[in-house]
Amino acid sequence: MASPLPTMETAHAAVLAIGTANPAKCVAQEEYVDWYFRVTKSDHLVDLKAKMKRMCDKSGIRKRHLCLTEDMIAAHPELLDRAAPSLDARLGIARDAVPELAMAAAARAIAEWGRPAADITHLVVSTNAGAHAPGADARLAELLGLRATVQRTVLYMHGCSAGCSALRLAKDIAESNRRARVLVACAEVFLIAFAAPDEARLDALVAASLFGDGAGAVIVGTDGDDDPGAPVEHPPIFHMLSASQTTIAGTHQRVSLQLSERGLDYKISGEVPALVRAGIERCMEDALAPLGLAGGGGGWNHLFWAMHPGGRAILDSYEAGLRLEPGKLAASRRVLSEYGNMSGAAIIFVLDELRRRRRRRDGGEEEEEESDEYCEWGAMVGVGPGLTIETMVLRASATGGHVGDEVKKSTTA
Ligand SMILES: CC(=O)CC(=O)SCCNC(=O)CCNC(=O)[C@H](O)C(C)(C)COP(=O)(O)OP(=O)(O)OC[C@H]1O[C@@H](n2cnc3c(N)ncnc32)[C@H](O)[C@@H]1OP(=O)(O)O
Repeated sequence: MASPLPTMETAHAAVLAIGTANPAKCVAQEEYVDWYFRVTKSDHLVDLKAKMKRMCDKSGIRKRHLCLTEDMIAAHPELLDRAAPSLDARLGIARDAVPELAMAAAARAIAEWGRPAADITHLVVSTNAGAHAPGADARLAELLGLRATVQRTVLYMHGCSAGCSALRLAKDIAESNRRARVLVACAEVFLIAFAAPDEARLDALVAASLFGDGAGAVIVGTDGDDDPGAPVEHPPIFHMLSASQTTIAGTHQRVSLQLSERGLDYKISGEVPALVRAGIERCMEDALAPLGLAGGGGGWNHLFWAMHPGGRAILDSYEAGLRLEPGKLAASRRVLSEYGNMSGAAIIFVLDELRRRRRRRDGGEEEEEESDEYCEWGAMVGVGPGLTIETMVLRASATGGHVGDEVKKSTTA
């Protein structure tokens, strides 16, 4: 290691609690292609269906949850017709679905946090399924009974890196506002982009093969000097050391999102896995070298990794580009397997999965093959439109944010 590890003298923001939620409807991957072609009335596209089956077979996804129902499609046939305007219908469904899903995740995060919802000072909401004002942030604040003075920010259309962007923003807010407690809620519903399969749009078929719905919520605050008067709350789970964003030059058309009267159009180039593989090490060098945590010739196995599960090929690219040992991305692969790519929300599921594995280890229930993921230092990574790579250096708390059911007094900076 090039220089000493950073000290924790500065009051860094920390993840204090995590909650996740998914819609009740769950589709197994082996049934998904049949379901998708049936509900979109596309069974006659035999070759395209076979291609999607090949994509799904190699996706590493076991099942996914979806808000979209056949009743919704029956009520809005324009969702299947690329020639018909459907944005109003999509936004109309998302107007309720996004805040409700976000609320389910946020309620779990707040319950774990242990303080009343009224103690939340800031709210950051991200979704790719919204173009409303007042939007999902205002509705979520209402549903949770947050104070009228809560400072709200909504991030629309940050793609798959939306969760990382929201956490970066929450870190900045927490570190510059004494006693701030920031609720981050990321909720995604693929119905904003759902469309019938089209031979001319194979990247849309890739998106339909991978995406699922879910919401993740996190409470962020700083953990500073002891203050006997501070409210009791859940101890830090991950300290947030530094955050960075890099746009890879010349890649701005490789992943893009376009809102039109047909809904949200994802463009995902087949070059994305190779671009990620080529660019990730330099990006991590830049993020980690200032903290003395850079890798070197032996790779990056001295860290734990919270990678956004954008697709199996993306996770393979991270693994190859950083020369990671098998098992280092087990948390991301599990989230991909159980939920698909939940776009911005997925990274919060990965943080939750990582801390769950650490708890099991602390409780004596060793994971089968993944003992090396219990490093103290790690990084969160997400790729979004741009091509933009968001990173955050994390330090897992010594207790994994869990000392039995104990809570401790945690103060702000
Ligand atoms: C939205 C955001 O902001 C950020 C994001 O996260 S974007 C989403 C990021 N995800 C991706 O880029 C997709 C990652 N891709 C994958 O995980 C894999 O390619 C996959 C699971 C889709 C397929 O697995 P694979 O190992 O590549 O299998 P492979 O046999 O090569 O491909 C299967 C078929 O899919 C096709 N395919 C794969 N990627 C494709 C792409 N991007 N566009 C069109 N077709 C594609 C292949 O051509 C192949 O077709 P045939 O069987 O007819 O030859």
